[in-house]
Amino acid sequence: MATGALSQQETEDRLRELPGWSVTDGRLARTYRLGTHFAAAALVVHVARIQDESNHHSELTLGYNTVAVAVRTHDAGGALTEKDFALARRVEEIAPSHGAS
Ligand SMILES: C[C@H](O)[C@H](O)[C@H]1CNC2=NC(N)=NC(=O)C2=N1
Repeated sequence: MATGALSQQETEDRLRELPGWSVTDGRLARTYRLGTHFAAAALVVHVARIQDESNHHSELTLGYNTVAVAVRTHDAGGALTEKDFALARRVEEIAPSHGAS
């Protein structure tokens, strides 16, 4: 997958397909809310596995019934790349199975 920095327009186009996600402090980010703290912890583990599989790792913060995901590409000087959006789409696919919203 290409790891070049996305332009502002490319970033906006991709964000439109990912409701709930935003660019915050230069990172592609979303916070999920879950029914229980344990469910939130399970989502963290699932996302961690996806990240290892794809060798792309976000900041992953377990809060009180929340999970915050924030990612950028260090290998591209901290820019947003296709890898960040691919990870976000994968997380979106599995989050509902944990009751995340
Ligand atoms: C060598 C290895 O591919 C790199 O260190 C990977 C690992 N995980 C990564 N994760 C993220 N978010 N950005 C990167 O640039 C990155 N690089």
